[in-house]
Amino acid sequence: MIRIDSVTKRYPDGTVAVDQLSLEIPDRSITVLVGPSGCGKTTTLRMINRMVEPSEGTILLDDVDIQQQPVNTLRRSMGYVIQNAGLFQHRTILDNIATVPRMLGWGKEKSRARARELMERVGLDGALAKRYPYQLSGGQQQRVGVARALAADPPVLLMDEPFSAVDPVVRKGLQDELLRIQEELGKTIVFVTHDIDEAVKLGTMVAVMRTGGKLAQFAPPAELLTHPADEFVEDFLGADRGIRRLSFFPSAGLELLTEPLVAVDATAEQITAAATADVPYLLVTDPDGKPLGWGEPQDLTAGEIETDRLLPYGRPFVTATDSLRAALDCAVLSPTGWAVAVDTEGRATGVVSQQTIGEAIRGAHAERRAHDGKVAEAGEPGTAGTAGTTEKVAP
Ligand SMILES: Nc1ncnc2c1ncn2[C@@H]1O[C@H](COP(=O)(O)OP(=O)(O)OP(=O)(O)O)[C@@H](O)[C@H]1O
Repeated sequence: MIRIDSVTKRYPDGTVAVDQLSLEIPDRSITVLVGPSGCGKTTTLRMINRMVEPSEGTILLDDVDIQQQPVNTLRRSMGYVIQNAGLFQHRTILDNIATVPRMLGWGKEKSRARARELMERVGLDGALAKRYPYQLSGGQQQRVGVARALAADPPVLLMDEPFSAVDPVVRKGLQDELLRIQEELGKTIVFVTHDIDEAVKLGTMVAVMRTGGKLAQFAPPAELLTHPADEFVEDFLGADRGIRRLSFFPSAGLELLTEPLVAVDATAEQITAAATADVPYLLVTDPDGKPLGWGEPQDLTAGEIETDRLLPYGRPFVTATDSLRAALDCAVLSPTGWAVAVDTEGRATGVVSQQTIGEAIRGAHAERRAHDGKVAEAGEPGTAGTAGTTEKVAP
């Protein structure tokens, strides 16, 4: 665990970048520092590896004051990833990743073998090993940056806006990859961003900082979205925090209707039977059970439904992994107003209306309030709103 205890950083020109900051950064999870430009995120991160020394206060790593450790030993235990990756332009990708093991005195072959292993781990094609950084895309370079930081297997990873310079699609890929790697490796990650969506997606804990280097709130993302500490945090979270909060409610409990599902070769009886369900459209599926599109019962030809006349079904949601937010999004985008649920193989498992999803949302909120009430009654300090729905589901 990293404990930041009443830390202040005053730069020589008098700027107070961080003001009396206290944070307990839990082990083996991702803690995100988020806030507007200039609020002291980078300064805080750099104080953890002593690139910047605090003016006041202490930082403890596993209960040991980091000032007690030689700087080099400390930095060896901390991988560091920055925006634009900061790669050595004159070294190949493989040698970039092998940098720290080489510095630690590992042999060339062992270091390169480790670098190859890391390339695979961060999703880089081994064929890129001999290229130079300028021959890679921005997203690929960021992956190299992450691989390089992980090369000596440090317990702590410090990441300063590592994905800010890439486009939103690549960025999403890098975020997903980081979550996957974290699941495998269980590092203690401190991640700086100014993007609240990134913070909510990646953080187990999120520290919202305000200008002047003060902590505004430190909480798991679901609690942040439910109980912002004040107006500043509320504004910073943005107008759609209600919708975003739905990312923390699983869609697994939604009541799905299976009657309106008909196979593409359905008989007249099957179509008639399906049409008795209280749904204006039927969902036609292929022989594997995968959705093809929506059709009104009277337009469907028994025996061989004409698939090119069907309405598109939009994007389905996966009940096993997706959230209520994803289900709602599917229903809103669907031309029929009904969302299509699928299993992990993409086979339709049922359909659900906007109304049913709305009821599930109300139910989830009520359950949450009841839970918060119970926690408050039990007098558990600081835990109100943290349990129950803090598990991440796909947004
Ligand atoms: N070396 C320095 N000397 C003087 N002031 C500094 C120095 N480095 C940073 N600052 C100031 O300290 C404050 C905090 O800077 P810091 O880089 O930590 O913020 P940040 O939240 O990471 O910002 P951004 O999101 O824009 O990167 C800013 O007002 C900045 O101008």
